[in-house]
Amino acid sequence: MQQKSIVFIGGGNMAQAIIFGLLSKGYPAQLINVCDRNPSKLALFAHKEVAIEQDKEKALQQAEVVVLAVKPQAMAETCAEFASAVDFSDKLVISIAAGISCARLAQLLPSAQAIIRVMPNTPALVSEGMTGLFATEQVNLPLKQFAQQLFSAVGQICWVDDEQQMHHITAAAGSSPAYFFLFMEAMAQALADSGLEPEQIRLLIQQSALGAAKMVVDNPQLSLSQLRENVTSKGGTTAAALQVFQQHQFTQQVQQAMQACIARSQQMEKQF
Ligand SMILES: NC(=O)C1=CN([C@@H]2O[C@H](COP(=O)(O)OP(=O)(O)OC[C@H]3O[C@@H](n4cnc5c(N)ncnc54)[C@H](O)[C@@H]3O)[C@@H](O)[C@H]2O)C=CC1
Ligand SMILES: O=C(O)[C@@H]1CCC=N1
Repeated sequence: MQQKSIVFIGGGNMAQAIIFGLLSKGYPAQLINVCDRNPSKLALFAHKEVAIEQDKEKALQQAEVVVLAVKPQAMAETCAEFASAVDFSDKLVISIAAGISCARLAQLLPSAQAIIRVMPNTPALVSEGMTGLFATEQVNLPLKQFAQQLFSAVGQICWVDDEQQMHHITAAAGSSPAYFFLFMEAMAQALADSGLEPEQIRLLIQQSALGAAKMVVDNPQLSLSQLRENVTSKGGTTAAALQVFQQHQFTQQVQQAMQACIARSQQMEKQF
C-alpha cells in the first residue's frame, strides 16, 4: 500500500477507529499525526508512536494528506483556524464529516484542490469498516487510489459518482452500526429476566449476529429474504417472532428511520 504522511484534525471516535484500524494493518505510526484539542483523546494514542504535534499549522504543513474528523457543526470554525495560514494546494483533503459537501469544504479551505468526501463507520476499528467515497473532478487517479487503499485497509469501500448518494451511504453504513447495536440491546433487554447470566446473553446475541452476517457474506447467491425463510419453519418459533415484527410494522419503521437519517444529512449540508 502507498504510504503518505497523514494528519487527523480531530481524534474522536471515528478517527480512532480509522487510526487504530490502520495501525493494526501495519500502517507506520510515524506517518500519522493526530490533532485534538481534548487532551484525554490524545492520551489514547500515548502508547503508540503516533505523533501528537498540536501546532496545527506545523502539523498540516508537514502532511501530505489531511483527514478532517471533527463534528460537522465544528467544521467551519476548525477550518478557519488554518485556512489562510496553510497552503492545501498540494495536499489531499479527506473529510469524514456527515453532511458537509465538497463545495462547502472548498469554500472553507479555498486553497484546497483535491477533496475527497468519505463516509466510514466505526467497525473500521476491527478491519470490518464500510466506507463510501466521493471525489471531486480535480482529484487525480493516484490520489483516489491512495484514499481507496487507506479505507480498504480497514474494510470494504464503495465509490459513488453522485455526491447526493453520500446521504444514502450514511444511512446504510455510517450510521447503521448503531441500528444493529440497538437491535442487539433490545434482544438483551428481552432476556434480562430469563435467568441467563449477562455474559451468556451477550454471547448468544453477538454470536448469532456474527453468524447471520457471515451467512449473508458467504452466500451471495441467496437473497436476504431466502436466508430469512430458511430459518422460519411454518407454524414454528421464528414465524411467531416475525409475525410480531410485522404487526408492529418493523419494515416501515426501518424505512422511516433510514429516511430520517438521509433527511438529517441533507439538512446538515445546508446548515453547516
Ligand atoms: N462516529 C461515527 O460512527 C462516525 C462519525 N463520522 C463523522 O466523523 C466526524 C467525527 O465524529 P466522531 O468521531 O463521532 O466525533 P467525536 O466528538 O468523537 O470526535 C471529534 C473530535 O474533534 C475534536 N475537535 C473538535 N474541534 C476541534 C478543533 N478545532 N481542533 C482539534 N480537534 C477538535 C474533539 O475534541 C473531538 O475529540 C463527524 O463529522 C461525523 O459526522 C462519520 C462516520 C461515522
Ligand atoms: O451520527 C452521526 O451524525 C455520525 C455520522 C454517521 C455516524 N455518526
